[in-house]
This record gives sequence, structure tokens and C-alpha cells, in this order.
Amino acid sequence: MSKKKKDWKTEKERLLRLDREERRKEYRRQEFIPLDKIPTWREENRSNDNEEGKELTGGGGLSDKVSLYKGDITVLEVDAIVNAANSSLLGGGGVDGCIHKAAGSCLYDECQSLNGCETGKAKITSGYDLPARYVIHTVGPVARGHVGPTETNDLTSCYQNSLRLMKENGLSTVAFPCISTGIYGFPNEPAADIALNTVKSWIEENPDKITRVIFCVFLETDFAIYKKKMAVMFQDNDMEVTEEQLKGDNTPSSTKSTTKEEREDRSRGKEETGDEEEPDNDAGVNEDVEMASQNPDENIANEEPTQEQCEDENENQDKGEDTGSDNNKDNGEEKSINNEKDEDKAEEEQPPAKMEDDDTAKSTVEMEDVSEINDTGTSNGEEMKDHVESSEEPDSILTDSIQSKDTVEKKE
Ligand SMILES: NC(=O)c1ccc[n+]([C@H]2O[C@H](COP(=O)([O-])OP(=O)(O)OC[C@H]3O[C@@H](n4cnc5c(N)ncnc54)[C@H](O)[C@@H]3O)[C@@H](O)[C@H]2O)c1
Repeated sequence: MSKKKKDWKTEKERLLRLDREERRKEYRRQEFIPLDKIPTWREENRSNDNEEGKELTGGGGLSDKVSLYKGDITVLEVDAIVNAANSSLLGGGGVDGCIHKAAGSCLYDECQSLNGCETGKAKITSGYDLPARYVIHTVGPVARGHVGPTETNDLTSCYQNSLRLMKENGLSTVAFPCISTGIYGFPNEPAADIALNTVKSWIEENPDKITRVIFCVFLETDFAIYKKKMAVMFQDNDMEVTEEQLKGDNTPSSTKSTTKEEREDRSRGKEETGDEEEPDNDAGVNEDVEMASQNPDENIANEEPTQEQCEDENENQDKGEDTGSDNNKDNGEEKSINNEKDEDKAEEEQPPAKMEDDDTAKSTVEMEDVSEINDTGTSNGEEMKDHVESSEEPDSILTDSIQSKDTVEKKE
């Protein structure tokens, strides 16, 4: 007998009232990762000669507030995970497809009420069946190998607007995927520079607003890139940085010319698709751009967790099957064909999101204009339960309100 379809608004309010133990019983997948199982960057790199338990004096604490995690973002039990969505917000493939599958159909229903999202902007919904309480949906630039001021500003805005929503909703732990580096073809290394620099600056400006930012990578390529860069950017006085880490080239690679192979891969991607709007979901395009890693002769094909992997796991969970599979196990392509059809279908069905005039992306964080949607910043235009004590300037447009942190903490 088919399950009765839940009303997303009712479900959202019900979930807001649950404490963590009650919510855990409802996670679609029970092999979730609690935050205390994800080491901070400093814990990960604690120098070996430190006496056991000696209080480590970190360099400003940045390395206590960030983590590098390789695997499926949908299992992370944090306040919010960030979704690399498309402008329809109606799901698709890649991390977007995984998140929708793991969250359940209420996520799609709430997203439908959001009327899309513009590139560089971000919107927040409940996490529903996910271990994450919320999902922040942001739309990265379609770079397809080209990194210019617009792509750089748009990707920077994705991180800034996502963090702004965290702050406005009193949330303090968040996980980011490598936004735009999959089907949208943003080169991995410049994207990592933008992610790390934007997050680092934001934490320095809001040190008391964030407990943890997790860089959740899925590909070996990205893991190597982030590891090298984080070793230098989040180095603490008491942490050893190995010679090769220091030798790592820290020139912001968005200004670096790409290798010949990378340029050929990307232009091949362009010829194959030809369309200017949305990227073609052809795996070939994705693989070429993805494989244009920093180390072109690096054979990573069979080391990567696959997109399908996490979706299959979700599907099996739906059927109550035990997946018993490891998030980091990998074979096959990153995405499934059906998702491409889903995404095409989703985009056909949906009126294109209301796009502002075609102006160049703003270099500063634009406060999102939601006047025509609603002024609570929530998806349903209704004030969410209980107001969080606002940490925001009174004129912030999005005045999301959620259960107050005190209430949540007391419950927890
Ligand atoms: N890559 C695909 O298979 C595919 C297909 C259709 C649509 N999409 C998506 O592509 C557009 C966004 O492009 P994008 O490059 O920003 O996103 P993306 O193509 O999902 O790739 C972003 C990054 O997320 C990584 N990733 C994939 N699955 C997971 C996971 N479970 N946990 C953590 N990280 C993961 C992926 O390896 C890449 O590094 C949207 O239309 C969205 O629907 C992706």
C-alpha cells in the first residue's frame, strides 16, 4: 500500500519540535556521521610530538572550526548541508540528486514553493529525512572550464550567501560540497581557492557565529587539492606543515593558465554540448572536465565514490535493504542517466526561475530580494516556530526565524 503523502509544511513544523534523539529515529539512513566523529583540521593534523592531552594553542582557532571530509554529504549530522542546485531548485543529479533522494519528497515540495533561485544566491529549507536539520540550496555558475570575474564572483557569492543564511538562522555547523565543479565544470583548483578563502574570511569576521565548516569532497582530486591548500591556510603554530605542503603552489590558480590537456578537455566539452544556457548533462563532458585534475596523468577513475553509489544506497534504504556499502567505495560514472532525464524534465516543467536583468555578478554579497516571494525568508511565507534571538542587523531582508538556539540546546 502506498505511503500517505506528507504535507511538507506540517512535516517541517513537526520536525522543528523534535530533539536530536527523536529526530535520529526518523533519518532515512541510519549510518549517519555525528559531528563529534568528524575531526577538526587541527585534530587531524595534531603534531605527533605533542604530549597527550596538552592544550594545543592554535593559530587563532581557525583550524578548530574547519574539517575536510571525503564522502557522501547526505550522511553528515550537521545543522545544514549545502546543495549545489540548479536554478529550478527541483533536483537533478550529482549532489543535488543525492540530497533530494535522501531527504524525501517533502524537500521537493518545499523547493517548489521557492520559485527557483538565481545563480550565486541561496535559499534554505528543512532537511526532512536527512541527518542535517536544514538544506541550503545555492546555484553555482556554469563555468564549463572558464573562470572569469563573473564566475569567480558568482561562486564566491554562493559561499557567502550560504553562510549568511546560517548566521540569520542561528545555525553553526555546515557542510559544503565542491559547488559547480561537477556538471557545471568549474575547474577544481580555482573553485577550492574560492571556497577556502571565502570561508576563511567569513569565519575571521564572524568567529562566534560558527562552530564548524566541513569541506565535504567526493573526488580524490578534490581531496588532494583541499588537503594541500588547507595545510597552508589553516596552519596553526603547533602544527607541522610538511615540506611538500609548503612547496605546494599557492598562486591563486584562477589566475594561472591551465595545462594544454585541461584546455583541450574543456574546449572538447564545449564543442560536444554547444548550448549556452544549462550545461549538457552528458557524462562525457562531465568526465573530461572532472578529469582535468591538477595532475592530468593521475589515474583516479576507479578511486572515486560514484554519484550513483549514494543514490543506490538511498534507494535500497527506501526498500529497507541493507546497503552495507562504503561511501568511499567507487565504480562507474558519477551520475545516472535517469537523473539527467529527471533534471531535463524538471526544468521543462518548471517556469524558469525569475531571473534579474543580466548584469554582471556583484562582487559583494547581495541581500536576496525575496519581496515577491515572502519576507520571512522561509519557503512557505509563514513565520517558522519560535523566534531565534536575532543576531542580525535589523534591516536584513531575510528574517528567518527558527526555534531559538536556547530552546534547541535545552532540548538537546
Ligand atoms: N553531476 C551530475 O551527475 C549531475 C547531473 C544532472 C544535474 N546535476 C546537478 O548539476 C547541477 C549543479 O552542478 P554542480 O557542478 O554544481 O554539481 P554536481 O555536478 O553535483 O557536482 C558538485 C560536486 O559534488 C560532488 N558530489 C556528487 N555527489 C556527492 C555527494 N553525495 N556528496 C558530496 N559531494 C558529492 C561532485 O563530485 C562534485 O565534486 C545541477 O543541475 C544539479 O542538478 C548534476
